[in-house]
Amino acid sequence: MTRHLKAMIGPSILNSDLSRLYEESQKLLDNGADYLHLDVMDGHFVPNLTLGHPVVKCLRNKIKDVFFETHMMVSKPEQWIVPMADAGVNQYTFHIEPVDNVAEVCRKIRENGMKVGLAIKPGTPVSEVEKYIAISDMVLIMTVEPGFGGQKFMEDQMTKVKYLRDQYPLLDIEVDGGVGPATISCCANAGANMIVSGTAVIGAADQAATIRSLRDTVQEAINKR
Ligand SMILES: O=C(CO)[C@H](O)[C@H](O)COP(=O)(O)O
Ligand SMILES: [Co+2]
Repeated sequence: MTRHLKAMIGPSILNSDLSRLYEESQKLLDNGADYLHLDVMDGHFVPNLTLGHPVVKCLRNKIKDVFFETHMMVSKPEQWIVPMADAGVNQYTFHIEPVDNVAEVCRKIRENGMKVGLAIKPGTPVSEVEKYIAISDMVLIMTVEPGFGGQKFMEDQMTKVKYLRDQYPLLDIEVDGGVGPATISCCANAGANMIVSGTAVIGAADQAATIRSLRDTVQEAINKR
């Protein structure tokens, strides 16, 4: 079977009205989101707090058949694998920076039935994550310092995306942070195929048109490659 890369848009609900998490999430899905990117912060790995597995579980009870990715900005990713699997998470994406035994965390994530995503901060060299690509499903190249939505896109991170795309034509590569209509071409041309967009999608006058246009830009770049 030939595998093809697919353009996918996974909005981040971080900057939405979190008192209406379900309604905001459902609206994004009705407007064409391919998956949901749920930002989990522990106030330690990053200087912010968001939501944890009890909230993810409540959302899963209302939204059944949608791919949930949790972006684990936490100091001890191994601690939350079982609770997040139990909450119905499909992909557990964690930062490798604070982890001593990345392979062991990957193994445990799979053992609990989830896909493995590996994330790196802007200051982390791509070589640090490249070592583990064979035991992962996706690499997330952060395009802001993790911790807050609504920050400025860091274009210099595209060298990492380009490098990975050249080396691994079929790898799922995600970008996250400051991505929207103004920066999507940059991400698409560099080779990202999984796009997280928070503020730009949440605040769009026409959410459906924005999501469609982001996906079309990425898919066109994939088709040209
Ligand atoms: O992981 C994140 C921040 O650490 C968020 O996913 C990201 O910032 C998305 O929001 P925006 O598109 O507004 O930058
Ligand atoms: Co994120």
